[in-house]
Amino acid sequence: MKLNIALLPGDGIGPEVIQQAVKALDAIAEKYNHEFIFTYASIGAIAIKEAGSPLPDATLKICTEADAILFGAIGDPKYDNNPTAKIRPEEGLLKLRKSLGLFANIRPLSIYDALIHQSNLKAEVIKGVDFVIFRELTSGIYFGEKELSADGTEAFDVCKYTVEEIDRIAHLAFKSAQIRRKKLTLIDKSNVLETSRLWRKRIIEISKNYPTINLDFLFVDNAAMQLILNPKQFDVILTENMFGDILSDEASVISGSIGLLASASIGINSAMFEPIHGSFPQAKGKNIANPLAAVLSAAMLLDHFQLHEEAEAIRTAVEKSIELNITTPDLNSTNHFSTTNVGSFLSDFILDDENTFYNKNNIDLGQSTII
Ligand SMILES: NC(=O)C1=CN([C@@H]2O[C@H](COP(=O)(O)OP(=O)(O)OC[C@H]3O[C@@H](n4cnc5c(N)ncnc54)[C@H](O)[C@@H]3O)[C@@H](O)[C@H]2O)C=CC1
Ligand SMILES: CC(C)CC(=O)C(=O)O
Ligand SMILES: [Mg+2]
Repeated sequence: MKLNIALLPGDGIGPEVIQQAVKALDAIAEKYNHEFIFTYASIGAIAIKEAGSPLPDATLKICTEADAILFGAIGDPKYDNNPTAKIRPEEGLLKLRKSLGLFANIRPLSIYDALIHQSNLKAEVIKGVDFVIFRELTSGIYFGEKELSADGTEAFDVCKYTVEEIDRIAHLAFKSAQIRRKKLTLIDKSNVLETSRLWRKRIIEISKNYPTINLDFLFVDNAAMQLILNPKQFDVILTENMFGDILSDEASVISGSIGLLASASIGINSAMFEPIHGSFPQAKGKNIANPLAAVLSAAMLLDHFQLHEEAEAIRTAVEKSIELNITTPDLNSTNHFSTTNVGSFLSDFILDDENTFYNKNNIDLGQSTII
């Protein structure tokens, strides 16, 4: 298959993790005889610096014309520490999602057996956890009207949802539940928010089309607690934009690291694949960031084009790297491997050349090794 893939590495660790995802995709192309054509484009703080805009027109054009987009991360302390900045890297990502109509952000989470005892949570609480978060991505408070008063003493952000915006992601989430464990949990704050009451009303209505699905509801404050107390209760989680953003970072702790969580952002005509983490500026240039979220996002890209065997080859390589402790410091306190080491292991493994990696790097897996 020939695929035109727009690559948006972005800021901070974005370029480092995207480089590893590209290595994995190149290995897949070689092994399975596909042609993946990559076109780089800038977004975020780097794009502000180079082109004066966090989403230059040229980038949007490349994304519109591509079959799929692989995105790294955006954000820079220069802007994070300046609340009065007029132009911000994050606007690039938000505008891209909105322009391409990427309304559903799908964030799966499962547990690697080899990491169970490294989690901050008890093994019996997390063993077997397997759920997916459907986060609405192009509406809600991140996209509502916002303003700071002229005298700088008052500000507001409006949270607004339409029935159409709720319905389209709800159908995707119910369909996912149908092929999973048939449970869907709507997370909202309908005891307080009008938008949440609209969500609840619509979901109850839509659920009539999906009679085999066991539907339940949680208020977001309780959900934040339940994710840590009993994460096994979840199968498909459906929620609005900001709740999904916050809860998925919290949920990543269950897996062992946010550096493991991939996502797919799906629209009618476009699809973008992105790790859930940010630009982790403290790690920029240190070659320590976990590339697995970006690599697993590339696997979700392959799934999107029905290249399931290829996606599975990436996931198997990831599982093997974790099993062998060939992981970055966030997952492992003894064997510290670099971002590029992990990426090289994955591509070698995909090409059936596991031993090449050990020999090339003179690695004795029986010892603590710092590269
Ligand atoms: N999708 C995106 O591009 C996102 C961008 N951001 C932006 O990123 C910048 C930093 O934001 P933070 O709140 O610090 O969130 P962050 O996700 O960049 O980092 C939070 C913490 O998570 C861990 N972490 C993140 N990615 C990791 C990786 N690949 N490997 C190992 N550990 C990892 C680190 O401990 C880090 O301190 C900000 O400018 C923010 O606006 C934040 C979230 C998402
Ligand atoms: C710019 C932010 C909305 C990005 C973010 O935190 C996310 O999408 O998870
Ligand atoms: Mg986030």
